[in-house]
Amino acid sequence: MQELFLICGEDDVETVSDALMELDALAVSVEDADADSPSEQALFGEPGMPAPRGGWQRSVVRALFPSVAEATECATLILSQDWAGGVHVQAIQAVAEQDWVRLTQSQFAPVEITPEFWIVPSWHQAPAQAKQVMSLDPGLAFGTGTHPTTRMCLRWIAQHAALSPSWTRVLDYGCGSGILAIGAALHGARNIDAVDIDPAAIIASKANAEANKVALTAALPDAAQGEYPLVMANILATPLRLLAPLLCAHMAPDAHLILAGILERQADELKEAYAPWVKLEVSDSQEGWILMTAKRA
Ligand SMILES: C[S@@+](CC[C@H](N)C(=O)[O-])C[C@H]1O[C@@H](n2cnc3c(N)ncnc32)[C@H](O)[C@@H]1O
Repeated sequence: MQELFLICGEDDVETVSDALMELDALAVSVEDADADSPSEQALFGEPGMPAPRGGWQRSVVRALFPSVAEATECATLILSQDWAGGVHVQAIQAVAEQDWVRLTQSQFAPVEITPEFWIVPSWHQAPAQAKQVMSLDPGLAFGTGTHPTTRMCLRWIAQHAALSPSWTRVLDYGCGSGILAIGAALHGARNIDAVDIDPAAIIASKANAEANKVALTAALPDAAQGEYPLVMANILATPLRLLAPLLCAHMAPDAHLILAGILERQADELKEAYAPWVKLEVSDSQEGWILMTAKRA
């Protein structure tokens, strides 16, 4: 395999990427050409916020081709376009042979939630001390247990399951891989609704639940109906603010609400958004992220 590296400005990124795909590139990816340099710029967005810019000030667009001849021909064609004045070729390089499966797997080790509760990829043995194990492989949907927001929710579930034996219904709002719903099920919860706006998350949650031999319903958000003794949502601060009335309406009397995806500096805005219904408190923090929880009176 050969990789063609093109450098272009923000305005050309989409056109160059589309042109590469049209010219039979096997894969195209875009990176910040100024990454790890003093000119590096953050580029991010959040649902409900203005859309982020289309690309970095300078991007490196990488495209895979089966041969040098095809990569060279593609570069020549792109550079001859009247819009391509600001595009230039940085390199054409052979891609080193690697065991890609092994490389990917090596990035995912078992994750400790509590000394007894672990998330373990299917190609690993569970650690000897693990009494409760969730088998989970990385896939299309968010939630492998490696992100602090997911870990904090799971730790809360593991620590509170013994104290709250009555999770007769659970709502996991924004379920991703289904990891929180499955975590609740492994800790005795029943009648679990795992909902997400992303159809890939619904497919992943069903498959992961089956792999762990637990029962749950995974569906679009409309499937959330009625009141639940446990409502969980690990999304991001802006959607969580907008979802406050809806999530609180699903809380049964005495229900617990657990929210994640919130940065430390966003605690007060979340407290304010939920104040008409519940008193949110910060109950855990990891790597700049916080877990906020509340109990309905
Ligand atoms: C950060 S992931 C969390 C996944 C998993 N629950 C976890 O804790 O690792 C957030 C998920 O929320 C979903 N999501 C985002 N906005 C949503 C909304 N308004 N309603 C339902 N799901 C939403 C996303 O599709 C994504 O799968």
